[in-house]
Amino acid sequence: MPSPEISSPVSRHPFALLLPEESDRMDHAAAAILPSTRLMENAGWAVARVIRNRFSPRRVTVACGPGNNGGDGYVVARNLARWGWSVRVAALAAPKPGTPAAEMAACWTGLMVPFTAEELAGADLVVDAVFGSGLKRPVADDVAAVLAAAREVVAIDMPSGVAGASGEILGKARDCTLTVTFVRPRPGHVLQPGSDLCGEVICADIGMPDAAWDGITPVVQHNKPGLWSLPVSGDGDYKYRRGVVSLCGGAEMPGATRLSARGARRSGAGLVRISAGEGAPAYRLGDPGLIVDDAPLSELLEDARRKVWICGPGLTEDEVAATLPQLLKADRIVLADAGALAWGAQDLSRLKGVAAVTPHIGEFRKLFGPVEGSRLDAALAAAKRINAVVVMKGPDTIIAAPDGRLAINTHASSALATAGSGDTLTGVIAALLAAGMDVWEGCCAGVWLHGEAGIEAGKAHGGWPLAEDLDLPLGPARATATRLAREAGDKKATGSLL
Ligand SMILES: NC(=O)C1=CN([C@@H]2O[C@H](COP(=O)(O)OP(=O)(O)OC[C@H]3O[C@@H](n4cnc5c(N)ncnc54)[C@H](O)[C@@H]3O)[C@@H](O)[C@H]2O)[C@@H](O)CC1
Ligand SMILES: [K+]
Repeated sequence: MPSPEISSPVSRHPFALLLPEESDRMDHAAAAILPSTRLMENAGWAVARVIRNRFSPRRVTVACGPGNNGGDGYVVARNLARWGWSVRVAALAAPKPGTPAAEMAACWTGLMVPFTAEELAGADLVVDAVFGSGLKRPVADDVAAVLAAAREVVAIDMPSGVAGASGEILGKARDCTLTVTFVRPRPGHVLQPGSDLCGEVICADIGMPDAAWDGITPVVQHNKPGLWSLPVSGDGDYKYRRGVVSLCGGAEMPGATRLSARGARRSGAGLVRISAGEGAPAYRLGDPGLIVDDAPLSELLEDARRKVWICGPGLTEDEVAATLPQLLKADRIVLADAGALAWGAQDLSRLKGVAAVTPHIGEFRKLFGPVEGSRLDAALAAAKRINAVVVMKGPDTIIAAPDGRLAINTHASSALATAGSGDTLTGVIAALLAAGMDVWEGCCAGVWLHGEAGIEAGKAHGGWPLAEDLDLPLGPARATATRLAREAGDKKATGSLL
């Protein structure tokens, strides 16, 4: 067999996380352009090459399933054997005659061993080519037990048992040292719990023809600078152009509101004002650059420049009830969080008209009910239900828009798992919306900036920053995002993969 030629196609949809059905459609489109085994040869060769680069020669058993994932496995086995490695194949089932996988199986002339726990346990390294994106139902216990016996595993495309579309575990799946996927990663590589089992994820270029992208508009994106661009600041800036963020401040819990205000101020808002009513004296003791209003909200809403409002952090449900309806009636861009979510959970129609909600998973369940199955699907259904962007916060944050756009953010740190961190995020997003960003893009950008600030604050504070420490790194985070977005644009223009 000749070594495959890996071309470098013009990079389309560089941030896409391909759903299995999108990847299937691309495969079908490619089959009309290339010989049917070409991509399988390229995929198997790419995996073998990664293994050769990462491991010294050792005893390898390739566990092959009946589909194309198994077909890739036979190619891996052939290439490793060609390079002098000791390789065996353990087939769960033979591929269907006449398929490309059957053709690849026929090219394997090396040792076949039974698909048993003993055989896999006897290898130094197991290549999991049992199920990939074609996983349709839970992996049977006996199959999972065989894979569980392996000492170390490299997965082709997905660890068997991890759903590519959602990261859910179907049946059982085991942890891998690395996972080599193709063309673009899948949501399952970045969404927990599946992402925890993938190990390092390497996405190989297998020479997918550019034309195979025609008609594919990937639904899910990996949240990175370049997916969105931050508003550009310049010499002609003044505070109202940079944007005004207003917050409803409660009388009992000023801390949360102040953290949101800081997040907004450090993220470029030109002016940040708190509508504090009777609570005004407490806020006036805080940051001098924060404007504190004690006039009635109805009066403050006469100022049309105050378009973007945060309602919820630091508010009791009664305080939300006294403010949120007024903001919505005045047609403001409202970010609802914390207390506003608790109030909205009693009657979802109370949130009708908000631009975005930012619940963590517990708040999400209270608002929209239990999450069964894919969290991506749940977030999207919720966004459509309330016609607002939903930011489902967590270690892997999902940002869903009612028009169907979905992004997954993994740029975060466990340093963000501290009280008050979410209040800062709301402020960051509000500043970006006040500067004129689209709501979904502003939420994506805000989540990334907040993640970057958390990573940097973690480094600066020995891994244990406070929510109060997140605001200072927000300025540098913005500069980093701007640089990375520019670099992403350059790479796209030159056609290289990101
Ligand atoms: N564009 C790409 O990404 C490419 C993908 N290729 C490979 O093609 C794979 C997808 O191939 P297929 O669609 O054939 O899917 P798979 O090979 O993942 O599995 C499909 C087979 O497994 C069976 N099956 C599914 N779940 C099962 C379960 N729980 N228990 C028992 N049997 C089960 C199905 O009935 C079917 O026979 C990818 O994962 C990748 O490895 C490459 O060959 C070429 C390019
Ligand atoms: K696999």
